[in-house]
Amino acid sequence: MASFIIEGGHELQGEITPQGAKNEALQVICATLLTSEPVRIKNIPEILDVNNLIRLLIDMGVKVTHNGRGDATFQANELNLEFMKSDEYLERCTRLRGSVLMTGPLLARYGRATVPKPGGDKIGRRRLDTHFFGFMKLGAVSSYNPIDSIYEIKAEREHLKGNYILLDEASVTGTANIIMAAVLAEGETTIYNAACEPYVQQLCKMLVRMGADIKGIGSNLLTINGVMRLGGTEHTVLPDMIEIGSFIGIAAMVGNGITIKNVSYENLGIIPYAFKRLGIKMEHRGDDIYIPKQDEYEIESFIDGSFMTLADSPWPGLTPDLLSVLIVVASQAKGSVLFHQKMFESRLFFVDKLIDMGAQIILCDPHRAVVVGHNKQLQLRARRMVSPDIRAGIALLIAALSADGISRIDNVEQIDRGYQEIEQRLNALGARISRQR
Ligand SMILES: CC(=O)N[C@H]1[C@@H](OP(=O)(O)OP(=O)(O)OC[C@H]2O[C@@H](n3ccc(=O)[nH]c3=O)[C@H](O)[C@@H]2O)O[C@H](CO)[C@@H](O)[C@@H]1O
Ligand SMILES: C=C(OP(=O)(O)O)C(=O)O
Repeated sequence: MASFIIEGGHELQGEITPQGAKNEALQVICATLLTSEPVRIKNIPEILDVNNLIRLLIDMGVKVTHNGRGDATFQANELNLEFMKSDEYLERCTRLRGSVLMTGPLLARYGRATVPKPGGDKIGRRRLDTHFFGFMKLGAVSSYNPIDSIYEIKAEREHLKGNYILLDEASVTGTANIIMAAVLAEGETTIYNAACEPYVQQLCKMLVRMGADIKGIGSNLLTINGVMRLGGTEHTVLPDMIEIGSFIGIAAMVGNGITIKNVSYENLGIIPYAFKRLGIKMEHRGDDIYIPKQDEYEIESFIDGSFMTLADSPWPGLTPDLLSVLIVVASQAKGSVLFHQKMFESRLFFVDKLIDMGAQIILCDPHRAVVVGHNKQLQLRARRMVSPDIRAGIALLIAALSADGISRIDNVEQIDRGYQEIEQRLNALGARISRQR
């Protein structure tokens, strides 16, 4: 287990470029299983989850050629499906959430898949019903073994068959999985209440370049006409919007002028607005965001003067993955705000650690926390902490950067799951973070 030792209280300044998006990379890399032809993907983040997924594909027989940093070609022309029965496969799938995204492509192309309960953040119940409901509508049957937590799924006929699918919730990985199954199904599939975030749009655009017929991209109503086969393509992953949000948070808390380069602003949706509601000033320059030093920032109230609430919701609403960062930023704002984490039931527990550092937060219940900002009048205290999940981990790192003294964060592998060489990149801006193994 590795740790970060953070000497807090130093200002950060300069330019930083976001990595490729973790959650898009996991989808598009799995989509390479849909064709026997080469698919080249650029701007792949070199983070633990993505590296683990690529290793899984290699062990399954996918040929992966590295063309340079973050640039690889995948060719799934000879797969060893027996590997799916090995203990090694089962164990390795449980290390990341993204492993579940292999199900749709394997089902579409080979008519079967074995899916151990995937890993990922332990942030509440993370059911897969939406995925399996969709697969069943396309003509697959599934079984679940609760002892080993393994799902088996297979197509009832040689090909899946298109259908009308109304999702019970706009699940991100669920939508991606069903799309990847439907593109090779016979006939028309309609997915209503589909997740429509930029990463799902990117997946659809890549599939269209591979020969798929998908209409409604960017909306919650997708119409897919199945094709017999897909071919190769090239694809570039978007910058990671959660990392961009995390950098905005860092700039607000400890920045002395930070430029976040090439953010793909049109794909950030409501994220900059959420920070602006906390009073953070930023300038949109070309495709960069510049965040000047904030001596203070004041939380807005609603138009009628009532108390600010920030809540997550499916895209184009506010992503749940940024609430932890927004909470830590609010702890140093002027004013108060209620955070409502609607999607996950265990994601707010990390606020205990912020409270221990001196933040004024009332955890009302597992879903809601009220933050009463210090207005930068009271510096957080350095502490020893453990990173419970990726986003709580980065929020604690931001808190530690602003704290008085030396903090230690254990289990930073959680942060490594989603942030590439984070200590080197922040140290280049003036942070003092060292890694201990
Ligand atoms: C690998 C990956 O891409 N992971 C992301 C993906 O996870 P993932 O695809 O696993 O998350 P889902 O979209 O399935 O659902 C997330 C949670 O939100 C709840 N829910 C979802 C939709 C809805 O309309 N109402 C609702 O309450 C679900 O019950 C679940 O508890 O999307 C999540 C939601 O943006 C992000 O936190 C994860 O980072
Ligand atoms: C919850 C997250 O990731 P995962 O779904 O991979 O656990 C996240 O990226 O914030």
